[in-house]
Amino acid sequence: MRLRNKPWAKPLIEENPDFVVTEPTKLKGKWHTRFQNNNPIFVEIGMGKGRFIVEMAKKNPEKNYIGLELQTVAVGIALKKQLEEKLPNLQLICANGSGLGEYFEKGEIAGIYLNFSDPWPKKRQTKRRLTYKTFLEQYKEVLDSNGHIEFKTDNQGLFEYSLVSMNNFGMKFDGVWLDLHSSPEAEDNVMTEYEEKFSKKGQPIFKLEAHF
Ligand SMILES: C[S@@+](CC[C@H](N)C(=O)[O-])C[C@H]1O[C@@H](n2cnc3c(N)ncnc32)[C@H](O)[C@@H]1O
Repeated sequence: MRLRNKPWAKPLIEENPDFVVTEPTKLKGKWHTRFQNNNPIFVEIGMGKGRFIVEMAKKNPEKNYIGLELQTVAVGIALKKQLEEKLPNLQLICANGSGLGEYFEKGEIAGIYLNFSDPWPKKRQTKRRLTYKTFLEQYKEVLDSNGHIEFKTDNQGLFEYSLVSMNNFGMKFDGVWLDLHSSPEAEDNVMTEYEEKFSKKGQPIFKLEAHF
């Protein structure tokens, strides 16, 4: 997803350091202090415009949430949502998910969400997929002993690739859904922007939950 430049996004981020972290390495091991509580921390990598992470933070005030996103414009759009809500249990990070191990201490995170991650379909792009083994290595490092990953996508190729990649890594599956919206879990499901767009087109939504 490439978003058109929004000149207001960068200044808005710079004006709101209480909500957006641009140098997450400085908070490694200090995220609970930042939230001023010891509640579990859940991270969405590639949050896009932030609908999912904002809704999750609203729905579960007893949990902390971090939305991480590479694109400044997308972070700016998510920040606008957060500025309307001012949720104390939500922080945003503008950075690349490939540096996760530098942003979080071992075991600092309770869960990771990967929602509608870019599929990078060409073979030479495999290493960019958020379920490639180098990403899994970092997830394993930062997740606590009960930590888990939840992954949703409309892309069957990426879903199948991710099942194989996680299985080869020795991960255990807690649930696999081939049509999430037709399952009982749909009731508690919080939709992302992409999820709404693709499900409206009639595409099934795939989901998996797994742990190391
Ligand atoms: C297809 S969009 C999905 C956005 C949102 N999760 C949703 O479901 O509506 C994928 C997002 O992941 C972001 N992204 C891709 N690779 C990333 C990485 N390595 N680190 C952080 N964000 C990444 C992209 O910039 C894009 O905003």
